[in-house]
Amino acid sequence: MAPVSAVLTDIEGTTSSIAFVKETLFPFAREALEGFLADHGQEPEVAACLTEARRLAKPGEDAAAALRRWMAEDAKVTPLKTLQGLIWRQGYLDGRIEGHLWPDVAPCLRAWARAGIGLHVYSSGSVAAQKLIFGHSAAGDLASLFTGFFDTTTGGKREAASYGAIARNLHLPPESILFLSDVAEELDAAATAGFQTCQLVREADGTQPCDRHRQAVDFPGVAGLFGLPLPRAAAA
Ligand SMILES: CSCCC(=O)C(=O)COP(=O)(O)O
Ligand SMILES: [Mg+2]
Repeated sequence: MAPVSAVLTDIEGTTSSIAFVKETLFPFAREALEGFLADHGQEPEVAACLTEARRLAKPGEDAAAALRRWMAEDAKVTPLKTLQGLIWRQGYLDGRIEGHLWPDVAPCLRAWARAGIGLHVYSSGSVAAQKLIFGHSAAGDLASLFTGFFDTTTGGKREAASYGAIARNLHLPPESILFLSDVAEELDAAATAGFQTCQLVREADGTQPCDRHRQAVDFPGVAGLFGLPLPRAAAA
């Protein structure tokens, strides 16, 4: 097993609970959508999302209807993910939303960063949304621990080509990167691209364990399996 020089992590189900995403973030965006489009629909970034939503919509479906349908389907469609990030921004800034992280995550991320392990995110949530959840997390502002942020504009998380593109972007051999996720199909795609993989099996999220990949119940468990440093208190 090659030494791990970088960690690429998923968010929902890995660093953060599925319940937070499905019961806080998604409803927040769903309830604010119409008002947000009415207030900001003319702004270039929002208008570009609406144009792309119209292009991807079903025949006869307008952009708002397509966005509502994708929300109901939890479809990882780029214009929806971009708009959700823009809507959540106000909630994070005025304190209505605080990014959930499992308590084991921040101490390990800090220990790994201190040891020179590169930290990167790959989530279906937009890059802006990734920076918000880590920048306004329950454990403080962790966004600066990460250098790489990748979303659906790099490709789908179940496609091996996406992980190849990420390794090239990071200028790292795939086998030196450890990908963390709760979803077996994402881990399969990363392994096909040559990444090391570990499934986070979070009891509270009801993760379905997959024996094609090594498994850990939390980030210290990941550290133990892959020779990464533990936070000082846990290491003592
Ligand atoms: C950036 S937090 C919101 C996550 C999100 O929108 C989502 O669709 C979950 O995607 P993930 O790839 O983190 O499982
Ligand atoms: Mg996930």
